[in-house]
Amino acid sequence: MASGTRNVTRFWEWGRKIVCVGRNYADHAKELNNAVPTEPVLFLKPPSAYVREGSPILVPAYSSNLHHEVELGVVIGTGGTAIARASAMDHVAGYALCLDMTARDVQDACKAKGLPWTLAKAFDTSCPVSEFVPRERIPDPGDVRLWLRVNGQLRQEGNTAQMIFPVPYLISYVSAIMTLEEGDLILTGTPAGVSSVREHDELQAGIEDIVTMTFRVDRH
Ligand SMILES: CC(=O)CC(=O)C(=O)O
Ligand SMILES: [Mg+2]
Repeated sequence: MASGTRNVTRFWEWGRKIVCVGRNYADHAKELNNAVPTEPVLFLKPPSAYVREGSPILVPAYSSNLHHEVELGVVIGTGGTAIARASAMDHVAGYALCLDMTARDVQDACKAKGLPWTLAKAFDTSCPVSEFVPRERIPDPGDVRLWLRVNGQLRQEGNTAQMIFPVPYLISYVSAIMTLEEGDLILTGTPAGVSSVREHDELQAGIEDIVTMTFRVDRH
């Protein structure tokens, strides 16, 4: 797992890119009145978006509607360009539970103006991540349950079997556009149930009971 002096189990320290897939669950696309896509919708977060348990998720000062999106993250082990779907899983080192924190009011405004989603999706602490989960612990990333509670209340529950574009397809698709490198993370989209969080809320999420994490929300 180690590469030089770095260890991919601490991928968030590598400064690698975070590639996010949007609208990959039909029930989530519909809840936001978005069309169900015929090819993956992609956007990026910078490595400064990472936040780890013990530090708070910060509501951007310019947003009054911060949403949680629970997602399966795929950690790339072996990089590649134009990776074939058939060999895509050979490039996976493991997984992480991720939140794609989204300033929904800002995203709506960007959409209305035809602007990119950077302000809504790429701010500091917009990508809370769990511990690294070795690939052996998730033999089929196309069949795991994701869940998220806010202050103890279940808000999101979905199975990765509902993904429109499964993990091997995404690895192949993304790597044909931008080279994937060791330590990159792909966020694979969120199931339905996204909702607002506020200062002092507590978010708990899990990939089944394989990995769980807890974060508090704070304001800048
Ligand atoms: C509408 C979105 O924010 C798309 C997205 O991130 C998703 O997971 O779906
Ligand atoms: Mg998302």
